Amino acid sequence: MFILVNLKAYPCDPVAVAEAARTVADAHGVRIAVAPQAAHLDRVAATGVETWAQHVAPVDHGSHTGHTLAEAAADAGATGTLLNHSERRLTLADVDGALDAAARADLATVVCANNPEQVAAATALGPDAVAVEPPALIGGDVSVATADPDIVEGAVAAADAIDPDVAVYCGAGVSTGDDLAAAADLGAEGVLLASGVAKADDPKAALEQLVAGV
Ligand SMILES: O=C[C@H](O)COP(=O)(O)O
Repeated sequence: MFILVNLKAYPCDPVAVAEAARTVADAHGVRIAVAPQAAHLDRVAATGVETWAQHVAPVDHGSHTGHTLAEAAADAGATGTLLNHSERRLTLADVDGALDAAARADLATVVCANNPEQVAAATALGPDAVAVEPPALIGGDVSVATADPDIVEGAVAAADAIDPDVAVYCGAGVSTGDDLAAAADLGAEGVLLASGVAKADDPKAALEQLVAGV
């Protein structure tokens, strides 16, 4: 299972979380990545943890003030990027353009989606992975795998019908090893989570608890 920790804009110490993630990943042989704010990418990458951008723009070099250029994220140490997160929605055309930008910069990609229908559309665009996240469950205490297992199974089936090579992750409310194990049982190959680690008093302990479910 791949664990992708999105720090969103939470007031946590991105380097401390990154160091905890790298330590837990190394100790348990689990793939854990951290997606900080764009301005923190280089500091997070310097810890040695797998580092992801939260978003890249569907643009190339040029007159694009305020956009996150895929090449700049890669230069700062990112090796992957989220796209179309529920809190950073894009048009379908912009998801497509951002996937092109990520490919240009050699960034792995996870396209987020609300439901199996959107998962199918996202899969058709050819990302490395899709992540199903019901917006109503994001930031809550109940994991998507418990609250809505059908949506995870539906997402896995929808992606598989379009392109079996595209991995399916799930997210929203994931915070424990049991949540991780339940997601795996439903066919997910990874989880996308934020508050369970970024808002934890002890992010390392929260990550240790999570990997117990791998
Ligand atoms: O990017 C992460 C997801 O939006 C899930 O967030 P959450 O773990 O706080 O529910």
